[in-house]
Amino acid sequence: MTLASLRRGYQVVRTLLHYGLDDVLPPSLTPWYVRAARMSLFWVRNKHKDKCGGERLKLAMQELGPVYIKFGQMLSTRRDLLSDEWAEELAMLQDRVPPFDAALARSAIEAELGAPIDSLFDDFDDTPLASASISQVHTATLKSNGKAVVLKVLRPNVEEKVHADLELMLQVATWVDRLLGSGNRLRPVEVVEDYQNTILGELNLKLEALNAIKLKANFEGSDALYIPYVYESLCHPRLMVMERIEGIPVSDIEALNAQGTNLKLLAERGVELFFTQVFRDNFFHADMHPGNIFISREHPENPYYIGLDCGIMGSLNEEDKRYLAENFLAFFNRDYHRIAQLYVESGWVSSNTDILAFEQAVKLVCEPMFNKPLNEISFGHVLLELFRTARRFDIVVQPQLVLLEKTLLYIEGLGRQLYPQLDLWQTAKPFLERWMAEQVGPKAMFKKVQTNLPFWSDKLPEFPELIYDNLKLGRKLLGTQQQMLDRYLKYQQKAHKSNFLLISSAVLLICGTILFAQTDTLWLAAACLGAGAIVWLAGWRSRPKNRKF
Ligand SMILES: Nc1ncnc2c1ncn2[C@@H]1O[C@H](COP(=O)(O)OP(=O)(O)OP(=O)(O)O)[C@@H](O)[C@H]1O
Repeated sequence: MTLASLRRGYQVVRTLLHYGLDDVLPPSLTPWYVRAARMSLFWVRNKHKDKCGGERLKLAMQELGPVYIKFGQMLSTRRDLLSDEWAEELAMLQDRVPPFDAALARSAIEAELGAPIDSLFDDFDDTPLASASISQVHTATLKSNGKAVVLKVLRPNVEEKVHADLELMLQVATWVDRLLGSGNRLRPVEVVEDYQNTILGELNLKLEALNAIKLKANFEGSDALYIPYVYESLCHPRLMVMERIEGIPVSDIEALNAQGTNLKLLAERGVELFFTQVFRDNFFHADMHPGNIFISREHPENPYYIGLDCGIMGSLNEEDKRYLAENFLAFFNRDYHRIAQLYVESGWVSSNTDILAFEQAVKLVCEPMFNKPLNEISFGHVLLELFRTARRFDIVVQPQLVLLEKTLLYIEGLGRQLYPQLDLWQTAKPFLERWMAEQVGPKAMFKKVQTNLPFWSDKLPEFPELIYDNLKLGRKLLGTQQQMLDRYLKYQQKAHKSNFLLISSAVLLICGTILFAQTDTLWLAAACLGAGAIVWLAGWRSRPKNRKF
């Protein structure tokens, strides 16, 4: 551990103590030596006794900066680990921070472009349009085409700060992992590593630009989502230049109502967008908080979304996707047994789980949902409640699904805000059923054959040779197997013989010892002991030596 991480570690602990977060630790984690170290190294008192634990953690993370803010946001989706109160507080973490000096922004932009701003842009505005913990956004006009653009530039030295914090987090996670032992299923190192991949992606604006280009291509011609045009040649790791969009922030319901936006259609399109990105494209925007989503001002009766900030994108493997879709469908059909089965099949809970007990627990979570009015049912919470239930049954934490949960919660919150009567089930179910049919039906089989056709036509001429080689190999293998079997049988015979001799020698030696105690049978005792020794020697020498077959 470097001196810088030690110093940062000290600062982090000080901030946590300042918010009295040591009070919430169970006494088993604060033995006398920890309390003594706290008293002698950190002279801080909890100055926020009036606030609840979740709020104190939120404030501490806000003070600690971008890495902790985003980590807190991610943790807020882990209701399988945190209580509702803590998760809700963490979900409120905001990373709006005071802007940094425009002169610094200008020099950072020019360093990336390798040219003065004025040579490429007109009307560069020194007052930022927005300023977040990782970057700052300025407006300008592109000289070459006269179009309005925004320049998103990273904060000075943000990479060093993020890397130092991540190093420390990983170190702590490794300690926690060791402390919890090999059997723990929380996998803190994996959680931090997963988070690390996410936040490091945000630090590279070139990557964000490429993500935006890919997402835009996936939704070309769509009437549901618009992604601003990215000027790829002007994008660099610390700078991104893109079309400036004019839209209404999705959280501004008043403005949306004022222009007569069709909110029902908009909410339904939100759900459709989520499922299309996850299931059709396997490339989903995983940072869909309201600050990143705007609504078109054009044709409000047929509104579309405008998506910004493609720094965090998610994808699931084929198995997870299939499992997830089946899980949702089983839930729609109230097939709790299937849900329980799916958890075991996908390896989320151990195969030793009592399926019937788990099914009952799942039923307890899901059934009350169906008795509620639709606008009170939360899709995301059902999933989270299922995770929490599964935790009692030894759940394995699935980092790849954390992003998805977070996205689902955002989408749902959004849909509910736009159109509270939104019938999530009716909107999502046909989509999922269609997707499942495409995955398992004859159409899916035909598609798979079609996809693999070039591969097979390429390999076909090699078939006769391959068959001949395999037959030869098979014959050789058969011979080898026969030899192995023979060797194994010989080994067993030897082992039996040796065991028989050793046991017999033991019997003879015991008898000899007993006879030795009676003076009139001394010659018999000597004979038994002698025979025992000879038989033992024979047994020992005849034992099989080579265990390799
Ligand atoms: N193309 C654009 N057109 C107009 N405004 C934009 C554009 N891109 C970004 N903004 C404005 O800048 C704000 C911050 O942008 P963005 O979300 O990309 O930054 P960020 O640093 O990644 O923030 P966060 O991580 O908190 O989402 C947006 O909420 C929006 O108001």
